[in-house]
Amino acid sequence: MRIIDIREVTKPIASPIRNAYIDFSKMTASLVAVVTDVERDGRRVVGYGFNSNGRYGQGGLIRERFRDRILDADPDTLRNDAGDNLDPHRIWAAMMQNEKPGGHGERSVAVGTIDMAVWDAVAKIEGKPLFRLLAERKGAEADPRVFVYAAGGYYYPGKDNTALRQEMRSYVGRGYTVVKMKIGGASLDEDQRRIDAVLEEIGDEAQLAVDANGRFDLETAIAYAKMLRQYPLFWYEEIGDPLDYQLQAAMADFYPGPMATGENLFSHQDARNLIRHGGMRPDRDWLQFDCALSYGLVEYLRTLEVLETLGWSPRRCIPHGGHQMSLNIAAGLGLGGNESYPDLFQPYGGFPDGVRVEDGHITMPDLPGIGFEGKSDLISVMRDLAE
Ligand SMILES: O=C([O-])CC(=O)C(=O)O
Ligand SMILES: [Mg+2]
Repeated sequence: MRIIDIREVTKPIASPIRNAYIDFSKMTASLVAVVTDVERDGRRVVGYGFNSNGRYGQGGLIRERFRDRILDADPDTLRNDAGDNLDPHRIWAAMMQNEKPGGHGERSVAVGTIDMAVWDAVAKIEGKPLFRLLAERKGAEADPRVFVYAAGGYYYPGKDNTALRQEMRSYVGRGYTVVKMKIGGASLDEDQRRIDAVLEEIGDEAQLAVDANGRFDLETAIAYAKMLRQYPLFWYEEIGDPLDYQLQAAMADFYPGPMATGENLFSHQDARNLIRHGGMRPDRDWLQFDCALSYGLVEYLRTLEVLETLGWSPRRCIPHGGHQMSLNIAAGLGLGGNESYPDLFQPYGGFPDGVRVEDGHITMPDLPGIGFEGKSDLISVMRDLAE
């Protein structure tokens, strides 16, 4: 049993949307296939992965460093002790040989993308859904019912508050109970009008979260906090620069409601610094580390360990990224839920065909691996790469 090839293709996921920091007109993602020599049900086992939106495709790094470190390793060193499956932790170690500590963002997306494909292959080789495999390895019970919220509410040319309301209405109509919109890409007054419009639209059918995408300096962050705290928001997200823990910590004096951050932290060390220095409150705040951007699930398991040591429950984690990998982690390891972009970044995001959102939750189908085979538009792009 061995990995015989790793393939990567960089795909556009461009759209005309804009958050407070970037537009997505040139956004790309890497799609990766980890090809094994194993067969299951008459078919070669290929694991697939991709990086989530926000960081760009990683083809250069994957081809120049990480692919060859796996393919050049002695296959014996990449298997588990029983020799009957690949070992994601050993493969991760092979990828990371000769890498210095720190500077995680330089490579964490490339590694995370390959790691996703490795876990997909491992669960397929065991013939199980990844979430069941994760729960089993932890000695816990999987919970296939996962909370999901609808992320959108972007700025884009010609979009007025009527269009924003319609967008949010359509998420509520599709079963979501929490919707998210962008702030910080307009003046405070205009953002407040946008928020008022959305709250009027959704009433008590859903709650609203707002996301500043790291845009605010301390003064602006506080001005927004004073405006936002009069509303019953689900959370106030990524207020200042992701590495400005002092700003984050200062916000607790101005914003008593839940805050969320972490999508732009890329290692367990960065997560630990956020908890040590960012003043995050384990009784109400949310952590959004996204394994696809932060060295994959092997590293996310370390992050969860750090959180536990520091008194944080995995329930406080609702990852960024809207992909099925985090749905599996949520269902298998008891996270608080997962992001979802109902109308964006297709075919990569979303759920297997036929999965519906009901009362803000989905139920994971029992598909081997991450479950990409259950999403027809996605698996056809994946198979073009490797099968
Ligand atoms: O707009 C983005 O970069 C995505 C984002 O922050 C989110 O989904 O929370
Ligand atoms: Mg965000």
